[in-house]
Amino acid sequence: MEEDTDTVYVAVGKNLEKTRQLLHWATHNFSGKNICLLHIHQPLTDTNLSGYEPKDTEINAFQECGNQTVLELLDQYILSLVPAGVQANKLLIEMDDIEKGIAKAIAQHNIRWLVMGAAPDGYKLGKLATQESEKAVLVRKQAFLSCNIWFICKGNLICTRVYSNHSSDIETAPALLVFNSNTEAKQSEKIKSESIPGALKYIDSDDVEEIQSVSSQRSLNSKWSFNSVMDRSKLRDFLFHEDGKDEREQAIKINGTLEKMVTDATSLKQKGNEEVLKRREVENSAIEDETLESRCAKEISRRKEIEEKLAREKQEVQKMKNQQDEIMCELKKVQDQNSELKNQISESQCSATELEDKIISAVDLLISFKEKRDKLRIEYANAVREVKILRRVGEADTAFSYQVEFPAFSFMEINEATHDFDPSWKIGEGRYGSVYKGLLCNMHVAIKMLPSYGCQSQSAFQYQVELLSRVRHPNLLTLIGSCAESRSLVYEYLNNGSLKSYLACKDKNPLPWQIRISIATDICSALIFLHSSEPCIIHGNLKPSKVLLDANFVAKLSDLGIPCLVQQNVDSADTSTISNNPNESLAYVDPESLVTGKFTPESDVYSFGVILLQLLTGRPLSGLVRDMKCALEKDNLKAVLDFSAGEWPLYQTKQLAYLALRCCEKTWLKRPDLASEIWSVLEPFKATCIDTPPHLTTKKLCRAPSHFVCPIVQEVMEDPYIAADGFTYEAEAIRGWLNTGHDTSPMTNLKLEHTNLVPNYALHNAIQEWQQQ
Ligand SMILES: Nc1ncnc2c1ncn2[C@@H]1O[C@H](COP(=O)(O)OP(=O)(O)OP(=O)(O)O)[C@@H](O)[C@H]1O
Repeated sequence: MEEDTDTVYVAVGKNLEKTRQLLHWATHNFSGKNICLLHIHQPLTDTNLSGYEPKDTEINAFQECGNQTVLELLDQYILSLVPAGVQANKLLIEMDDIEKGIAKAIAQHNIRWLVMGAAPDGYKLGKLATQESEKAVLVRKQAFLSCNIWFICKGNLICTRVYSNHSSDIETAPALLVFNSNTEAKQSEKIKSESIPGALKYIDSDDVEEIQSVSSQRSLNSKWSFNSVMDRSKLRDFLFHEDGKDEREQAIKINGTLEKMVTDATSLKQKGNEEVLKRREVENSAIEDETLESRCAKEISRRKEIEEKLAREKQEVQKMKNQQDEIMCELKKVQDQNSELKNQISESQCSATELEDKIISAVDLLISFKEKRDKLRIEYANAVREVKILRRVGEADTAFSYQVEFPAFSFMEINEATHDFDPSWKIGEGRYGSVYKGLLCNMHVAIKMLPSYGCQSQSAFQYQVELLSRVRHPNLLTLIGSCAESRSLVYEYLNNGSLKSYLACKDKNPLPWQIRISIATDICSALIFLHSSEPCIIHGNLKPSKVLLDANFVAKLSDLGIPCLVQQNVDSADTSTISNNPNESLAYVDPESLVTGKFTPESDVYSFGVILLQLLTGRPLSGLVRDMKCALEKDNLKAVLDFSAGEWPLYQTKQLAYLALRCCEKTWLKRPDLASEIWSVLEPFKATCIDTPPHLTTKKLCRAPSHFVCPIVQEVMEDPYIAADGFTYEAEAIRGWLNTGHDTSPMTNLKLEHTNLVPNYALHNAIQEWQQQ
């Protein structure tokens, strides 16, 4: 094998600090050389363990662990050199004996340079020869030829030894250990030892412990012992084969010394054993520590991994939380929108309901406008007729000789219409005569037969009647003809009779408050018209029996001007006797008029007040004013109101009640004005009736639309037909009208272009639908 002159071998142990110092010295002094760490590993054997006999498996495990630990340690040493820019190799020799191991390494690897700790290696290496075979010695000797060894202690060179061929005698000349605490002397001896290979080895007191430890370990390993160094038999030979006495004494002395040394060696051996045990414990604990460290490191890395994983999980959770928050926000927004939409829907529903109500009221308004339109048409027709009459009157030479178109019926016609004044056709009787229902020109009429007494001529009567017939108002009973011969007056027939009959049987057939207000408004309207006429017309006999109701419960005042026709022939005494119920009639008469005998517009206001109180309370006349006063004073209007009429709107009703009381004031000056005070309350009150239509229990009380009513017979049509004038009539009525020779319109009195009739199916269906409601 060639000499490796480029590699410096450093013999390292397990002591970190000392190894560090060795390596530092080696790298510092052999820069540029390759470094190789040499470690002699002592495997565990049964001879290492005094007294303890471990199992093979335990030994194997321990050895494995030890090998691994040593390799790791060497790696650590190599790593510690890396910062200094030194790359090192390792050489591990397994040997029970360190010296043998080193020798083996030097021999096998032809080591040229070796740095090692300051131990008496010269001795160790010399001792080696006694243990080896002849052949091995030769090899070793060859190997030692060029090996230079540097002994280092605490980073300082203690000595160097160079082994050459001639130094083979070192095997037989054991080296001596010299302990010297004097550093200077040590240094000087160092220099000496460098020049004399295999001579002295100086170790300072700090190394004593290590040396002891090493020596005791050697003792334990049974590879080195004092007994083997100094053979007792040889000594004895030496002592007793000498002939001199002095020598014997000296020998005895030496023997004593040796005995003492043996004792010391024994105790040293024991100490060494203990030390070895301690060391093993330390090594074991170190191994455990290292195992623990590696576990710890693994644990730490695992922990780190888990922490990283946890951090990732946390991030995920946070992300999910954020997403959840976003979703919750979205959800809240959607919920808000939902509630907003719900509010909008409910608002829309409310406004839809309002609109529906408005449509209904608009329809009602339309119907009322149509009614008004129809009335105006009738008024227009009447006006046209009156104009014609007036023209003819103007053309006449004398007041009584002119021919007018005002229908004048013969007695025969009246007789025929009343079926010879059949009592079953009689509908009432008052102080001015009997009233019959009749059928004239296919039209239902009411014929009032005035008393025949008096000296008024027929023409004067006719003239008077014609004057009366000119007074026309929707709320005045229309005078449609007369019979001077029989002194009878022909009126339109109103099939709902008088207000009196409704008040009399209010429990049976109560009028709703809406119709009562409408009736009061109609009366007020008629009175305003009469009082504002020129000259002023006073009814003078206003009471419920004079308030007649048509098919639509439109109130019309009857008997206007009758007293004028009969007044001059009937005194007051007679009048009272003729009257059906004088006390009752007197209740409506203005007290002032009773005293003075004169009637004024305020007299009508008084009568109207009493009727109003009756409409509100439905009570009998006696104590009526007193009861209402009392109720209003106690602010307890409900106590006197007639609730068979329904739920009165209290505020407006109270207003009306106060007005009614004022109308009934005994002094006419205290009574309210019809136009400015009463009408202003009644008209808006009537308007509210449209908004709250009455809940009618019978069809009879239900006001039919005016266009459902035939203008001739004043009844809801069953078979409506359109005539040439554009108006619709009940088929039977219009045919009767035309069959009796009329070629004019019953409504306009104008000549009809033709007499053809066309069925009005649309109206027929509408009437049927209304009737089925
Ligand atoms: N045009 C008419 N249509 C329907 N019924 C009528 C008509 N005219 C009168 N009547 C009925 O005839 C009844 C008699 O009326 P009339 O005016 O002759 O007497 P009165 O008013 O009862 O009493 P008085 O005239 O003595 O005060 C009325 O109550 C009413 O029911």
